[in-house]
Amino acid sequence: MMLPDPSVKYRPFVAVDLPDRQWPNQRLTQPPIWCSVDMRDGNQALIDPMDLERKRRFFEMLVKIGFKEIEVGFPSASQIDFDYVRELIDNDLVPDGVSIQVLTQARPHLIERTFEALKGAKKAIVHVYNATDPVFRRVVFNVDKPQCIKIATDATALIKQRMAECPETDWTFQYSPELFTSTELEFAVEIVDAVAATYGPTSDKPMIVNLPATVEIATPNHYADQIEWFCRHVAKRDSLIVSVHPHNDRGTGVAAAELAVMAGADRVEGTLFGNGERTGNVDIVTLAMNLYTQGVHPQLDFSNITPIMREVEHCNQLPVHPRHPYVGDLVFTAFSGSHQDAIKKGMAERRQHPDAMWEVPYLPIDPLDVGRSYEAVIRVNSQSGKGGVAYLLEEEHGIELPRRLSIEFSQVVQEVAERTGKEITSQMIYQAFADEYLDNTSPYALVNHRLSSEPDSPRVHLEAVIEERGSRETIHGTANGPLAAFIKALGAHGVSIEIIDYHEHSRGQGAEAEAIAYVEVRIDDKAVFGVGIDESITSASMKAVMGALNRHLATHKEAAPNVTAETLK
Ligand SMILES: CC(=O)SCCNC(=O)CCNC(=O)[C@H](O)C(C)(C)COP(=O)(O)OP(=O)(O)OC[C@H]1O[C@@H](n2cnc3c(N)ncnc32)[C@H](O)[C@@H]1OP(=O)(O)O
Ligand SMILES: CC(C)C(=O)C(=O)O
Repeated sequence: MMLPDPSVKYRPFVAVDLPDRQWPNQRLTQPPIWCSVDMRDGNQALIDPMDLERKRRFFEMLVKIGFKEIEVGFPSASQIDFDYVRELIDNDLVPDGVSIQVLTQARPHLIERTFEALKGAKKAIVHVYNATDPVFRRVVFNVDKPQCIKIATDATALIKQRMAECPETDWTFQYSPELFTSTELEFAVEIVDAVAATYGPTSDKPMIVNLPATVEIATPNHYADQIEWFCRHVAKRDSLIVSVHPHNDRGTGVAAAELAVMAGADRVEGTLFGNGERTGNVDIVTLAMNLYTQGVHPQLDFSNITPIMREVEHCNQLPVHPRHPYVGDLVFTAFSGSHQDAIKKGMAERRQHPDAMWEVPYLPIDPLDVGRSYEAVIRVNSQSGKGGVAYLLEEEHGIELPRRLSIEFSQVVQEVAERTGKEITSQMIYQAFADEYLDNTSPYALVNHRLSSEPDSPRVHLEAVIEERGSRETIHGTANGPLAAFIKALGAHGVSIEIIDYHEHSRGQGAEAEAIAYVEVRIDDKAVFGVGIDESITSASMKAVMGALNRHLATHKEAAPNVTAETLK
């Protein structure tokens, strides 16, 4: 039996007739006016709305970030919102230059209560809305268009009158035709023109017209078309601040806001990390950081993003997704090998040219710009390669593996990652490294050594005491350097070792400094690596040889099993 096609119950959006649309040619070159609606639209969508303590913390944070317009609540709807607005005003907690904004329905008793809440405010935005969408007009309000306009203009007239009675406050008026996106465009313009005619904004004292995508219904280009069409047709454009208020029902709230600003909007209402009704309001952090990556300062301070994210999580009692753009716990983290390799090389180049433009592969911004550190960038699991392992050993433990050893060791880590199925921390990597290369002290161990040189000769004589299967032996060798002398001494003792490759470097500074030596040796026709760490470079190199010998005896491991000569080049 064929199931009915459920998609037939949905209507596609009708394109705006705007063949000469200009917005696609625009670029974002300055930030819009930002308004945070976290404490109203965000708050009304919370499982547990904010109490006074959480509201206080949120407001203080928004001010610190640099918001100049903050919708602090719906004071006629809830006692907490009312009390909080009073607290802000009575205790003079709103810094100069910051406007508090409050929302009210277009109903007289709610408007009166709103003005009670705002009495004595220094600077306030009164935001009134009514639903203009045809479905709401029919289903929710049962009004025709003129009646709908009357709801808006009556409310506007009352608000204007109350504002005039309190001239001590620097008032701004804001009107939202709710569900602008599904209101007929001609009607949206008609009702806004009527509201503006009632209020009487001027270019010196404009009003805000907020055009909400209360529910996102179409692709973002459609919203941009609607905004451009509206801006071209509305009567008093130069006396209006056109604001957008995108929600995220289709997951394109950020794109919708950006295109709407390109289409002429001056102001954006949204929330931090996109909390809000249903799928949320547009995320202002992403919008701001998107501007930042285009070389435009957003005029909001997200230079230390993690404490902001934690504070928002506390206030909203909702987690921020670990993959949230720019801020999630995992966004500056690469697990996969080829990404790690490219980041490591990009970071190395950056260290050489710290003032160049940001061009590190896979990282759209410098993690330092949002207070993140490089260490978090590379993490290791079974998807990782040698680059990530080598990066963590180098950055966090000062161990700079030679390339061939790094190939071998990454297989040790891969085996642990696959066995555990978990992330391997840098501490675990170091432990695996120590188990594999540093703790190999039996059956052979170096006890001590003494070097002497022949007068007028580059040759050195080495006398070393080694432990061999529990008993001590003294061995002697002479050669052009201490390591060669040690190899000679071992050979004379019946242990035949040939050095294939050798690297050394120091780790740490001053009295704490130590030397690390890496050898690749051939024993019984097998290549094997050893690593030694000691205060003296000679002892480190001899320990490295002993380590290689012990590893060989224990496992007969090759230098790089399963690795072809080609990959080792
Ligand atoms: C898209 C948005 O986010 S808009 C903001 C939404 N936020 C909230 O609603 C949060 C707080 N709201 C509330 O606490 C309450 O809804 C209140 C206090 C505002 C109103 O409460 P009540 O008077 O009990 O009404 P209720 O909650 O049932 O809302 C429906 C009523 O509001 C009317 N209404 C809804 N919006 C508007 C509006 N913008 N202008 C005029 N009337 C409106 C409806 O017609 C309906 O009236 P009716 O009861 O006469 O039919
Ligand atoms: C009140 C309005 C602006 C609103 O929150 C919406 O339409 O989403």
